[in-house]
Amino acid sequence: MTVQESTTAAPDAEERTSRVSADAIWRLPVTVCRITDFLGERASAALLERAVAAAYGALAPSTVDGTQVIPKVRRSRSGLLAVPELLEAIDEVLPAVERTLGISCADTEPSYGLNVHNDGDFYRAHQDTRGVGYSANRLLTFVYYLHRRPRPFLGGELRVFDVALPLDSGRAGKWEDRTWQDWEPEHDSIVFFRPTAWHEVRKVECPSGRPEDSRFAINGWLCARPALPSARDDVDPLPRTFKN
Ligand SMILES: O=C(O)CCC(=O)C(=O)O
Ligand SMILES: [Fe+2]
Repeated sequence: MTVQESTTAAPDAEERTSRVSADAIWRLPVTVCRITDFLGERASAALLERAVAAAYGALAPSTVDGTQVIPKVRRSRSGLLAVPELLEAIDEVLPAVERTLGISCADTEPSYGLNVHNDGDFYRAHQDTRGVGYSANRLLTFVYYLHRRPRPFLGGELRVFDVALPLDSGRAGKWEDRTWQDWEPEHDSIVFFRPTAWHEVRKVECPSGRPEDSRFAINGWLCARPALPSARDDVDPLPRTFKN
C-alpha cells in the first residue's frame, strides 16, 4: 500500500463513526401478563352481578387524572366496588407477575375502581403514571374484565403499544412509528403490566346500550405506600429549650 492510498482512506474511516442508520428505531414489545378464567365460573358470575347492580346505581363520568373529565380523551363511567375476592386472587399470583415483569410490589397497597364502557365509549392512549401526584406511586397496573355472554359488545380491546425509540437520542420519536398488540377484554380474564406502558381502550360498540351489556373492568394499581417519617425526622435530638 502506498502512502497516498492510506491518507485518502483515513478521512472516510473517520467520517463513518457508525454503521447504524441515523433513522434506526429501537423496538421493544411491552410485556403483558394475562390470565384467563381467573376467578372461575361462580365467583366471576357473582362479581358480574355486583358490577351490573353498580352500573344501575351512582356512577360518575370517568376522569383522566383523578379530577378532570375530558370527553375527547376518555368516555366511560366509574364508581366504587368492593372486590375482596379479586384482591386475594391477585395476591396469590403476584410473585409470578413480579418475576415476569421484573418489578417488586413489596410494601404496596391497592387502589382500584369499576370502569363501565358502553356504546361509543373509549379511553385514548395514555400512561397510568401521568396526572395527579399519587399516580407516580403506581408500580403495577391490573385490569380484570367482566361481561355477559355471548359478549354483548364489539371492540373495547386493550391496545398496548410497543416501545419505539430512535436509537439516535437526539431525534424525537414519532407516534406513527409505534406497533402494538391488542388484548381481548374477555370475561374473567386479567392483565398486568407496568403503569408506564402506553395503552388505550378501543372504542366500544354496544348496540343495545343497556347497562348490563357494558364492558366492565375492575381497574387498579398496586401503589407504593407513602414513606413513613424516618427515625431521624421523627425524633427531636435536642429538647426544644436548647435550640435557638
Ligand atoms: O379498561 C381497560 O382495559 C384499561 C383502562 C385503563 O387504561 C385505565 O383506567 O387507566
Ligand atoms: Fe390506563
